[in-house]
Amino acid sequence: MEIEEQKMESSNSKFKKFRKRIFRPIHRFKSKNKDEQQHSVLQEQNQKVDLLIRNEDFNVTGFVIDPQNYLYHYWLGIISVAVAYNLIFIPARYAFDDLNSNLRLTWIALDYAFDVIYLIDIFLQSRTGYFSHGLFVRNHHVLARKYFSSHEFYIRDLLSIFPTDLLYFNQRLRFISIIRSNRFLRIHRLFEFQELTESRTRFPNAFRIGVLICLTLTLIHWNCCIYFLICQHLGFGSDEWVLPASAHNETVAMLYTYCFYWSTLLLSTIGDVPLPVKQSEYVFVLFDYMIGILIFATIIGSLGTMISSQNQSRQQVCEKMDEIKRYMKFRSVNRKLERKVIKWLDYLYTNRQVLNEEKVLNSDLSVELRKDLAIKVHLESLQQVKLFNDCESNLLVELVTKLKPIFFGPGDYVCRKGDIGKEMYIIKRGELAVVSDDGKTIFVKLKEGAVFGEISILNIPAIILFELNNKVEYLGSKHGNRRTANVKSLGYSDLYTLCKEDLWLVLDNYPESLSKIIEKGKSLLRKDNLLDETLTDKKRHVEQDQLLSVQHRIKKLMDLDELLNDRITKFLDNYVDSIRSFKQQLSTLEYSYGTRKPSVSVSVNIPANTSKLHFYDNNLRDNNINNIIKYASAPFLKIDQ
Ligand SMILES: Nc1ncnc2c1ncn2[C@@H]1O[C@@H]2COP(=O)(O)O[C@H]2[C@H]1O
Repeated sequence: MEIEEQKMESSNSKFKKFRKRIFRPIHRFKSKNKDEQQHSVLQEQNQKVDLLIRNEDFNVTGFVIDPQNYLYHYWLGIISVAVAYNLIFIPARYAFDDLNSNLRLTWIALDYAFDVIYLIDIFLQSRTGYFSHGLFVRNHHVLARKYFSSHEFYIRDLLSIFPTDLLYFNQRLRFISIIRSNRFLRIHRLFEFQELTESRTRFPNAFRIGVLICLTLTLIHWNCCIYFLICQHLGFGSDEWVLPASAHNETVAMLYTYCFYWSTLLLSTIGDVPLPVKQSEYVFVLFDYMIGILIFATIIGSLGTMISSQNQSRQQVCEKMDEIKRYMKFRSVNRKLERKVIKWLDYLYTNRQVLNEEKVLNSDLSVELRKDLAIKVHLESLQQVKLFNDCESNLLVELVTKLKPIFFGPGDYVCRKGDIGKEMYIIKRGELAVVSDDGKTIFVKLKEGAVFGEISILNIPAIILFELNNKVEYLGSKHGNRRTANVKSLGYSDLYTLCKEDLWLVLDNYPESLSKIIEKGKSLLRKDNLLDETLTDKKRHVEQDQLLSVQHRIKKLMDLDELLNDRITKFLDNYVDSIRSFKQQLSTLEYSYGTRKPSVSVSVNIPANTSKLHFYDNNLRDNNINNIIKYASAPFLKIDQ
C-alpha cells in the first residue's frame, strides 16, 4: 500500500511539475493586462528585427554570390541546362526503351554529371546574398543558416537531388529513368533564369518568342512520349489510332519522328490524325485538344501582345501626327507650311526612337542614375567643346546634367542677330552655318561637337555701362547680350541647349574656369572685332562688377538688407529715447513756467546716418505748448531749458 501511495505521490508530483511547465507561460500571460501583452509582443518583434539587422550580417566572411552579378546569371544558365536535360530525356528514355538501353553508359555519365551540378547549385544557393533593409547580406554563415532552414531547401532542392537511383538495384526498376523524375523539382531555377534573361536581354521580344517556342516544343515532346507509351500499352496495330504493327521493326528515330508529328498535329488542333477507337483513346485525344487550345491561345496572345507593344510607339506617333494635321486644317494653314510640318514630324518620328529624352530620363531613375546616364550620353560631346577644354572636369559633370535636347529642321534659324541670347548650343548631330542677314551667304559651317551662342550669354558685356554726357559707352561685347550672328540649320540637326541661368549657377562655383571661359569668349569677339578694349581701370572694375552672377547680386542685396535692418533698429531706439527725454523736459517746462508763455530753444538731435528733416524751430517760439506736443512725434527734438 505504502509503495502504491509513494508511486501515486511521485506520479502526482511529476504531473504537477509537468502542469507547471506547460501552464506557467499561460498563467504568466493571463496575469498581464492587454497593454502589457501588446508591449511584450512588440518587444518580441523588436528582438526579432534586432536579430535580423546585425552589423556582422553585412560583413564579408567568405565567398558569396551577388544575384545582380553576371556570374550568377551564367550559373543560372548552367543549372537550367541540367534541368532542361532532365525535363526532356527522363520522359523520352522512359517511353523509348531502346533509346535508354542502347546508350546506357552515356546516360549514366550525363545523369551524374548533371547531379553534380545540382549539388553545386545547393552550395551556391546557400552562398547567395540578399538585400535586407536595403543592405546586402554577405555573411555566409547567415546566408547558409537562412537557406538550410528554409522550406524551399527541404521541399525543392534536397528532394530534387534525393538519390532515387538507388531503386535501380531493384530488379523490376532496373535503369528506369522515370524514377529520377524528382529532378524536375529544380524547375524553379529554369524560370529564374528565364526571368533574369528577359529583364537583361537587349532583345526581349525575340527572347520571349524563343521561350514560347521552347515551351511548345517541350509540351509536344511530352505528349509524343505519352502517345508512344499508350500505343505500347494498347499494342502496336491493335486499332487504327495506335502505331501500326510494323512499328516494331522501326528505328527509335523513326518512331520518335512519327510520334512527334502526330503530337504536333493534335496539339496544334490541325487534326488530320486517325480517329480514336477505344474510350481511353478518346479521353486522351480530348485532353490533348484542350491542351492544344490552351497552347494555341497562349501563342496567339503572346505574339499579339508583342506585336502590339512594338506597334504601340508607332501608333502613338500616328495619333500625334493626325492631331497636328487636323489642327493645321482647322486653322487653314497654307499647303507649303503644312508640308514642311509633316516632313519635320516624319523625320522626327522615323529617325528618333526616343521622342522625349527628358521624360525617359526623369522616369523611374534615381538622381544618381540619371546623372550617370547623362554623363554617359553627353559628357563626350561636352568634352569636345573647345570653350570648356581647360575647365575642371567636375564643372563638365555638373553642366552635363543641365543639357536639354532640341531639334531643328532644314533652313530653321536657331538664332538671329540681335535677339537676346538666353542659351548656348552644342551640336550633337547635323550641320549648321553662320549666315548673312539674308541667309544666303554662309560665313562659317558649324559641325558636330561645335558650340555656338555662347557669346551673348557669357556676359562679356554689360549692355550699357555709362551714360555720360549723353554718350552711351559699352564694355566688352559691342552687342551686349544680343546675338552677334545668324545661325541656321542646314539639314536636320540635334542640338543640346544649356541655358544662361544654369551655366552661371554652375560657373559660380568655378571662378577659375569662369575667367578662362570669359577669356576665350573675348578672343572670339576680338577675332570679329566685336570687343571694345579701350577700358579704363574704373571701367574694368565696373566690368568685373557686371560679371557678378545673379547669385552674387542676391547675396549682396541680402547683406544690404541686414545692414538696413540694423540701422532701422538703432534709429527706433534713438527715437524712443528722445521721445522719453522730450516728455521729461516738457513736464519740467510746464512745472517751471506755469501758465507763462515759454521761451524755449529747440535743438534737433538727429542720428548721424539719418537724412535731414526740416523742422521749423522758429515757429516753435511762436506756437504754444500744444504745438510743441504736435511736433513731439518728430523724433529728434531736444528742448533745452
Ligand atoms: N565667325 C564665327 N565663327 C564661329 N561661330 C560664330 C562666328 N560668329 C558668330 N558665331 C557664333 O554664332 C553665335 C550667335 O549667337 P552669339 O552671339 O551668342 O554667339 C555666336 C557665336 O557662338
